[in-house]
Amino acid sequence: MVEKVIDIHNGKIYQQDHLVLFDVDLELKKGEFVFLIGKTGSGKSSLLKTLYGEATLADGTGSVAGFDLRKLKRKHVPFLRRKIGIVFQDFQLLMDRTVMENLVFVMRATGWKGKKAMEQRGMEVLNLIGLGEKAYRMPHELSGGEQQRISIARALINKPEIILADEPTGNLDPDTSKEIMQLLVAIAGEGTAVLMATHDLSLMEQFGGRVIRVEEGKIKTLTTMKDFDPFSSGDSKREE
Ligand SMILES: Nc1ncnc2c1ncn2[C@@H]1O[C@H](COP(=O)(O)OP(=O)(O)OP(=O)(O)O)[C@@H](O)[C@H]1O
Repeated sequence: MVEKVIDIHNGKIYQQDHLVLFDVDLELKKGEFVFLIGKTGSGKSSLLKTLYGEATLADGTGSVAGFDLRKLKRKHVPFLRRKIGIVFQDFQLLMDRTVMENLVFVMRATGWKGKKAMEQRGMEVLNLIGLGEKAYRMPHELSGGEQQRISIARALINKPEIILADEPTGNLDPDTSKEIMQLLVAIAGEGTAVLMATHDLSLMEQFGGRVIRVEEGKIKTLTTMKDFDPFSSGDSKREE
């Protein structure tokens, strides 16, 4: 049996009192790479927030990395977050400390002890993303693409089952976006499921794979890019 790391059925997702998504059915298997698309305001971020415990799943059933979303309490969220790596459009690195200190900060917050062990794991994830030599640089000394790779390294620290990426290439040029995509696809190839929200159709065309569209409060799975009609979704090549 293939292991499902995300398994939601008949869910409803609210932001405050506003019903954003209903009839939410979503399955992701170990090591799968899936694009999440939809117009601005359609609910992509709300869906991702639900998966990492920031918004509530009302109704239906849902599990993420073995956690039951319907029974998830505030106190469980830090444990869920250890199974999920999150990558944002704006990198969200702490600018007043080095790359390694950024990684150590997350490790301390997720229960790691011992400076040596933390620095060793820090170097491991930096070498995985090919930036070991930047460990003691400040974030502002790095390019946007390098900063995003560091944020991916940070997401990998606790060997997550899932990476949730909310428009990770939104601030990057096309070549750098492609490098970030290659990295995320390679991570999926190692067994970590990746769900990536994006407006960048050219990346989907280049890389292919399963595409999920959020539309009119529902989730629709497009099996191949051939099913994709950019004119019906309001998505454009790039929305900057
Ligand atoms: N904290 C909030 N309180 C109330 N409504 C919210 C909140 N956050 C989002 N919404 C509403 O929920 C809907 C979905 O927003 P969401 O941010 O999930 O969309 P999105 O698809 O991620 O958009 P974008 O592509 O612009 O990031 C929108 O109508 C938005 O106004």
